[in-house]
Formats: sequence, C-alpha cells, structure tokens
Amino acid sequence: MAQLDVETSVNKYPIHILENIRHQFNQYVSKDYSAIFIVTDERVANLYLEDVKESLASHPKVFHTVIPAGEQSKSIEAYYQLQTQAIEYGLDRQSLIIALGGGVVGDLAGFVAATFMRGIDYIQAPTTILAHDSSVGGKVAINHALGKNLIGNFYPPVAVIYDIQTLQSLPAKEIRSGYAEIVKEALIADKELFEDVMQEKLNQVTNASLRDHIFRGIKIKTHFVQEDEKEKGIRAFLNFGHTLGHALESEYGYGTLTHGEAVAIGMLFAMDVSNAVFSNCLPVETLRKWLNLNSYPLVLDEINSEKLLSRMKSDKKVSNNHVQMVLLKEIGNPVLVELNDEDIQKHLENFINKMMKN
Ligand SMILES: NC(=O)c1ccc[n+]([C@@H]2O[C@H](COP(=O)([O-])OP(=O)(O)OC[C@H]3O[C@@H](n4cnc5c(N)ncnc54)[C@H](O)[C@@H]3O)[C@@H](O)[C@H]2O)c1
Ligand SMILES: O=C(O)C(=O)C[C@@H](O)[C@H](O)[C@H](O)COP(=O)(O)O
Ligand SMILES: [Zn+2]
Repeated sequence: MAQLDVETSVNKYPIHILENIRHQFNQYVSKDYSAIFIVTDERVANLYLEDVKESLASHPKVFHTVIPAGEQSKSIEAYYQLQTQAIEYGLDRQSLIIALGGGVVGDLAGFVAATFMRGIDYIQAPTTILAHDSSVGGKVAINHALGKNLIGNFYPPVAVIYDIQTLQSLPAKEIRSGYAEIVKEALIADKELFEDVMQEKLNQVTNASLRDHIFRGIKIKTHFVQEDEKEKGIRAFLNFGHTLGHALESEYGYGTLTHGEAVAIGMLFAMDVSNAVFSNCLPVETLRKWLNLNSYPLVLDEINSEKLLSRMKSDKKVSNNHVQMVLLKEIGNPVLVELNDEDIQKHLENFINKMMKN
C-alpha cells in the first residue's frame, strides 16, 4: 500500500495506491453522502463496475452510468447527458461522483462534478496507466472541435483510489499510451527514471517495475501540482510534448491517436526543437529507438505544418498570440520558451520530413 497526499488551495486529498482496493471503496467513501453516482465507460464497466458497486452495497443510493469508451466522450453532448442524469437521479450538493476509468472518464466526470450545482465532491478511481497522471492535480475538461481540453477547470478530487491490479487487463496500446506520460515526467524531472524506462520492453515489464514507475511518476506529478496548482508557472512543464501532441489529436480527429501516442510524437518534436534552440544534444535518438521498439505510431501522414501551427495557436500556453513550448536544457531542466511562427513552421517542416523517412 502506498499513500501520497496532495495539498491544494481548497483541500488536502489522499492518493491511495493498492492492488484490489476496488473491493474496499466502502472504507474510503463517507456514509454521509446523500447519493453516489458512478461514471464509467463500457469497457471498464464490463470489467470492474460490479466490484465497485458491491463494495458500496451498504449505501442506500448508488447510481451508475456507462459512457462510450474513447476520447470522443470528452464532448459537450456527453457532459450534458451526465448533467441530465445527475439531476434525474436526484443528486444534490451532498452527493458524490466516482470517476471509474481512464483519463477520459476522469476528465469528463470531474468536469461534471466541478459544475453540477456549482460543484460537488468527486473521487478519481483510475484504471489506466495514463490515469496516474490525469487523476492527480485537478485538471478536468472536455474537448472542443477546435482544441483539446478547451472547456474545463481546476477542481481537485476529494480522493484518488488507484487499484493498480486493474492495469493487468490493459491492452498493449494503452500500456504504451500510459508510459508516454511516465517518460514525460522522467524527462522533465528525473534522469534516472528516464534511463530505467529506456531499458524496458513494454510487453515484458514486470509488475514490480510498473508499480515503481507509476509511483515515481505520481510523485513528480504531485510535486508540480502542489507547487503551482493553477499553472501560473512550473506546472506548465507537465505539458512537455503536449503543444504538438494536442494539435495532432485534434487535427487527426479525437481518438485517432491516443493521447499518449500523440504526446510521444510531441516529445520527439520538443526534443528536436530543444536541441536546435540550445545547441545541445538531448538523447532524442534513444527515445526514438525506444518508441519504435515499442511500436508507437511515429508516422505523420497527410499533415502539414500550417494546419499544425494553427492548431498550436489554440494551446492554453499561448501568450499574446505567441506559441510557448516546454523545452529541455537538459533532462530534468525544463524551460518555457516563446517561439515565433516562422521558427515553429521551420521546425515543423523539418520534423515532418524526418518522420516521413522513418
Ligand atoms: N487531467 C489531466 O491532468 C490529464 C493528464 C493526462 C491525460 N489527460 C487526459 O486523459 C485522457 C486519456 O486517458 P486514458 O489514456 O486513460 O484514456 P481512456 O480513458 O480513453 O482509456 C483508454 C482505453 O482503455 C480502456 N480501459 C480503461 N481501463 C481499462 C482497464 N483497466 N482494462 C482494460 N481497458 C481499460 C478504456 O475503456 C479506453 O478504451 C485524454 O483525454 C487526456 O487528455 C488528462
Ligand atoms: O497536469 C498538467 O498540468 C498537465 O499538463 C498534464 C498533462 O499530461 C495533461 O494531458 C493535461 O490535461 C494537459 O493540460 P492542458 O492544460 O494542456 O489541457
Ligand atoms: Zn497528458
């Protein structure tokens, strides 16, 4: 069992990390909630919803809803439908939402909780590797056709309950996607973690290594969000790889690339740009080889630099219409750098050419 606490401006919440904790929700959820509304997706529902409901069986009012799996559920339509269900089930300000699933469920259900009757409690119950990142820090959001996570809030959960046993059922694609965020955390804060992960073949990672990587990743995430809850400064470093990553997700259509796959490409780009800007030699080839070895999709088909630049202009880090990217001076030493459109376009063209040759 591991537990970390996160201090925020409005609460202090625990992150419980434990195998099979899904059978013990009753021990962590107050009996005083007037109703509990579990939000999950169709895949997770088939695997784990009954376990969680059973563990809450002594509570008189437990409702659930199942959304379609995938990024397209982070939509205004899904958000509205959940609000309707919350009203119809009679949730009030003393009710609780449990987000049982990956980052999609967490971001969506968290945003519903943040806005239902101006805000009710919610618990993040992550079931993907990627959600070690998304469940911590209180960023909740849905997408807009014009950009990722453009409608959202900072709204911390009352607890994170992470049953890492559920990770055993993840398909290879989702293991890859989740590891991209661990690599991100390593690159911005922990060279040793980066070197450790670069030794791994993802279809052979042991449970002990997976637990260790996730725990180190969560510690890094916790550090940045505690220091800078509302992203006025260093929290932006957690966006390493996301300026291009988010642009690719929206340009290709949500769900075409997973979030982690897009961030992986975005990190290669950010490392290339870092090397050009700081004339240094980050191990971009080490990362590229590792991504290839682990079958990350690294092809950029039918994409052009103008469209990507225009997508990057709706990134939340944009300031006075200038794109700001997180770059690395070295591993563990990130900086936020403003770039002009011409330079970005040039970097993008070089990068797209290089990716085509892969
Ligand atoms: N809020 C944040 O700080 C933050 C951080 C990182 C990412 N995100 C967001 O998180 C989202 C991506 O999250 P994700 O990668 O978890 O995607 P996801 O929630 O779509 O889950 C990926 C897939 O795995 C399935 N799945 C979930 N748990 C499973 C399990 N235990 N076994 C088998 N299948 C399972 C899901 O049904 C889905 O098909 C993106 O929208 C991204 O923007 C948010
Ligand atoms: O917690 C953060 O801060 C992050 O940037 C974590 C990212 O992995 C995550 O994808 C986040 O949702 C991106 O935030 P956004 O503000 O760029 O939408
Ligand atoms: Zn991310």
